[in-house]
Amino acid sequence: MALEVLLEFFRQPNALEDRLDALWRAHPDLDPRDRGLIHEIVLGVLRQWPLLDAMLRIPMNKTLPDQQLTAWTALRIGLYQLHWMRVPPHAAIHASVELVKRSPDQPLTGFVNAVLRRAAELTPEQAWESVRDPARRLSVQHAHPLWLTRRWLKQLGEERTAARMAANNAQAPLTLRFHGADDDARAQWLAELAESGVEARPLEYPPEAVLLPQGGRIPALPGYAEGRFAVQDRAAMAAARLVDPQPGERIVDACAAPGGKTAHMAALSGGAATIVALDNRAERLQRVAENLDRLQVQGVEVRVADARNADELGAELYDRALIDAPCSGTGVIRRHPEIKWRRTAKEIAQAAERQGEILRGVASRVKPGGVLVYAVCSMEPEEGPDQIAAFLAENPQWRRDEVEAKGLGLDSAWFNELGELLTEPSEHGVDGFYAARLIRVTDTE
Ligand SMILES: C[S@@+](CC[C@H](N)C(=O)[O-])C[C@H]1O[C@@H](n2cnc3c(N)ncnc32)[C@H](O)[C@@H]1O
Repeated sequence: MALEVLLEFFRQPNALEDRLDALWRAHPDLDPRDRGLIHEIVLGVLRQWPLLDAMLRIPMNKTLPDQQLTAWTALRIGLYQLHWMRVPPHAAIHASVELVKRSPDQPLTGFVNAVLRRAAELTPEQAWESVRDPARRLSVQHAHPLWLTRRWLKQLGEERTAARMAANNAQAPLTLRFHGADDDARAQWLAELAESGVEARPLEYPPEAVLLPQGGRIPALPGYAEGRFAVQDRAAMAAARLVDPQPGERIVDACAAPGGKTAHMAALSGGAATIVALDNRAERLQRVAENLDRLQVQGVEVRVADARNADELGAELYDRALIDAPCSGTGVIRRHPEIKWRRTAKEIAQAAERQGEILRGVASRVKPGGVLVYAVCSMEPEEGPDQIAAFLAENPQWRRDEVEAKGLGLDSAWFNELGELLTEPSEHGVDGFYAARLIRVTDTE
């Protein structure tokens, strides 16, 4: 199954999560351990892809054409298992050889066997240590595309680029957001987790965050069906906390699907704010409805709207707005390694343009004195700090709001001197995220 998913990806890079979800649905009886194994192989191969290829080329005595995709993919799976999963060599090599034997690349069975045997003796360093050019070396060592490596090198220098890339290739922590405002209910849920043998560590920032050090199958955890928690990274939790929804207010979540932050805002307001959740893709709004349903969030108005178009946002002005804008996603590569292979430099510019349009559209529907939070799970300046700087330069009726991080339940280390949230997986251990909290000045200011 891992081979099939990877073959599809190498033929036509796709959104992996949707593909894996479809696989789990098609095989509901799959043993959770097998599922974990498939997941790890697929994500791991995509994390290390060109490094795997560079290592595999060392012992090859003839070139293996790209078209022999099954042989290549079986080799990548084998080498990943050998070096990153510590699968015993005979088992890893045997599994890959069997895959090739039963495929159109069957004549290459002996070749795959011989290459893997020799690659088992190599270290990853041998694939990149003699590469002189820093961008090329880092790009092989940490398996990132050359254009992205060059972009980050220019912005960050060698050390920080290497740290970012290494963090992108590390396993991301699994954090849950307790869905509720009641400390007693949270303590009771933590006790239930402990009773069922699940180690769960409550975190300080934000207080609803809980770390599951061992990972685990989410729907099997106590409280899942009752909607007592959702899976969410802590940096993503910061967005709703920055909005700081208050009871009685009207709040728009302009890019809402699949509804993670809508539900969080509902919880933070104690269910007493009126939330309007919009997305321009009807099929994704179905996911919002499902998530809100499981988390037992009621009273949210969910509808299709293009947030670039102020008319579609409704006639009334809102007290607060959240824009969790569509973006390149470079801040979540550690969770979605395929992002680094799917994006192009051009897409970053296109995303920034669309974000600017959404920002202008939504800003026009916020009351004087109202708050707007703009967030992206990207670490690209054009999508974050530059976007907001340009918006503020053009819109004097808006300014950055002062953020008192601790008062909002957030870690002050996540914020820069302008009060913007700018997280880096390598430094903060959370996803790469940008968020700014803006306020629309009142007419008398
Ligand atoms: C980063 S995701 C939002 C994630 C969501 N806030 C959550 O926490 O679960 C961005 C969303 O923006 C939506 N989107 C893209 N362009 C849009 C537009 N012009 N108007 C409204 N929504 C848009 C996408 O369909 C996508 O669902």
